[in-house]
Amino acid sequence: MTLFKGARETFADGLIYAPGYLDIREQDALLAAVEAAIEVAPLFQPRMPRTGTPFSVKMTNCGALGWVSDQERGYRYQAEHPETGRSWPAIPVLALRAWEELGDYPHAPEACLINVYGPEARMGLHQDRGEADLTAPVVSLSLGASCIFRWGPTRSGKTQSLELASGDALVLAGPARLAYHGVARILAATSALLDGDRINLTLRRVTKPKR
Ligand SMILES: O=C(O)CCC(=O)C(=O)O
Ligand SMILES: [Fe+2]
Repeated sequence: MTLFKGARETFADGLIYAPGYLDIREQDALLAAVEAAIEVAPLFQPRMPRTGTPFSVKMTNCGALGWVSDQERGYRYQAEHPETGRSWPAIPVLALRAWEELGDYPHAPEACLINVYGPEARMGLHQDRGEADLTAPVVSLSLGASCIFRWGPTRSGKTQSLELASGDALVLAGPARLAYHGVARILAATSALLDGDRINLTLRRVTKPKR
């Protein structure tokens, strides 16, 4: 495994933050790869289980499996796009590199969820726990507008905040793997890339590898 040698900060609860992980050229290249993926796998609007309330974030995926949610069947991973029925496109190489350099995990990721936030979009505090192998990290990359990212050990308790900017990486692993986290708001006029929108990619291992 190659290790990223740039700056990184580990918070007390195990959350690893690598600011500026992607330089400007890499951000442009990753954005181009995301745009190509959206051509094949169009953005969809997921809905909350039971209530059917739409998320304010639009989504798509890359990889063997993709995260989807609708009113009837709720949160799940599946191999097909929920609207086109087609398989998901391949995970961008720069995202795979981030998994290898930052993830400290010996198996490949299976899903790369792509979240697209408009200026008013946000994501409530939640845990990522739909994956069978919770020893695997979640590796996140951000592009475009900055956001206020929040996390804490419980849903209702105290949270800490971090401003995530374009090119930043974040890893939820070890004691932070099941941290509650979310996006409190998007910060206007923080990036020329994407004109006020924000894109976040999260790489995930979904199934338990055969050992
Ligand atoms: O947009 C982010 O930074 C976080 C996204 C997230 O938590 C998720 O997709 O589960
Ligand atoms: Fe999450």
